[in-house]
Amino acid sequence: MADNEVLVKVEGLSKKFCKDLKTSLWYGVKDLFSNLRGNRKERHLREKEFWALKDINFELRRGECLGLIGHNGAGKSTLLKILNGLMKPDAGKVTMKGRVGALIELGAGFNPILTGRENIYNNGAVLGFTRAEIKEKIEEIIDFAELREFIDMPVKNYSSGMNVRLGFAIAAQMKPDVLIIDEVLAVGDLGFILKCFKTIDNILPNTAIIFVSHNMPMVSRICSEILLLDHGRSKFYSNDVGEGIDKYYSSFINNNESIVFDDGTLELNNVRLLSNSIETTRFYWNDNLSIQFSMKFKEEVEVPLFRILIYDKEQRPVAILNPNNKDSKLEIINGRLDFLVNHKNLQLSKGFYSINLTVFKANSNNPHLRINNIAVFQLIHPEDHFQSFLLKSEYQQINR
Ligand SMILES: Nc1ncnc2c1ncn2[C@@H]1O[C@H](COP(=O)(O)OP(=O)(O)OP(=O)(O)O)[C@@H](O)[C@H]1O
Repeated sequence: MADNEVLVKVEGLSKKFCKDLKTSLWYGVKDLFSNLRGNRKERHLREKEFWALKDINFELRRGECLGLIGHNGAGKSTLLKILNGLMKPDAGKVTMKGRVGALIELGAGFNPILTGRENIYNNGAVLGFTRAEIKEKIEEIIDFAELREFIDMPVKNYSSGMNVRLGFAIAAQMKPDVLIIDEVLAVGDLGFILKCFKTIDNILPNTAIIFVSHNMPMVSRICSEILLLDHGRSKFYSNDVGEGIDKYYSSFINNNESIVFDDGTLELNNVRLLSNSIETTRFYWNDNLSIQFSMKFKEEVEVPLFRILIYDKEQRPVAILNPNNKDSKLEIINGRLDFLVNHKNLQLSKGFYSINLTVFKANSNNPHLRINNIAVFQLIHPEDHFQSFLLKSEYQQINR
């Protein structure tokens, strides 16, 4: 078979659901009769119906891995169910070639009262393997899943991680042509996830993989293509995985500041982000960042201490700016304090960031005010890095 052969082709795929069970049942009966009369399935929406998927198109070749991402309810699982033949679309076509292995939802496809070993035979048969072929691979599968001790125990007594280990071991060791992986890997422990990455790297050259996840570092690690779903529609489809991930993150950007603690001493009136004195929320790598604060004090106090933290899009704290001290020479004048915090050569890596502020009482660990999300900014750089910083460096030859 040719290396770049298309194994999955999805054309104009649409699926509608009804928001209300009673109406859904009524439409079901009506559809049954109109189908019997030979009428085509209705392509428009009736009252209370919505498109869970609308006009989805993509192709996947051997050796490619498509990351399917989107918000909760975007339509990812519905698409996987259609690809896996568990659900019929209302319009469009799916063409798949070769053996299809799927790891969808916890323990999907396992019979809970059968043992792990018996389930391996069952699943292998579903994938189209003979008993003899499965027998040849079963030891490898058990070893890969690291479940030898428990392989003759009914699957219903397995933990969720054990279920996934077994499912992944079967799907991977049977070397399917198309492998569909849902969010399930998330329940495996770190050791197992690392093993899965290695296996995916090994089988990918001969497989087309569809990988659904909310874990963007994992998507960026594994995928070569990306499809971003938004309310059932394809919002971005490309082999520029980084761009797709950026679009996904930007749909969650929360510009609303939230006050976590306030003792009423001061009021934050304004926060502006500046790059070389120009107000912006888009910074290029290595730009200078300034944050301008304006605040009003309702009580007479000493200049407080400011702690400014930068968080990444997954809400991990990635950096802290130096707090102010006596040398900062800040002064409250007529109950107002206006100042700039300057940071030269911002070397965070590409992505979206937010800023949290805590104002502490002078010479104390007690806060006056704590506000999350006082500002949000984007850092622009042509390259994607999942490390927090891209530090400027130079290489220099040493001649001996
Ligand atoms: N059988 C069903 N009947 C009616 N609505 C359904 C059905 N299955 C899914 N839906 C709806 O279709 C939409 C898409 O659901 P889907 O499970 O595909 O989302 P998802 O992208 O997988 O979300 P998540 O990230 O939460 O797993 C949701 O609004 C969901 O409520």
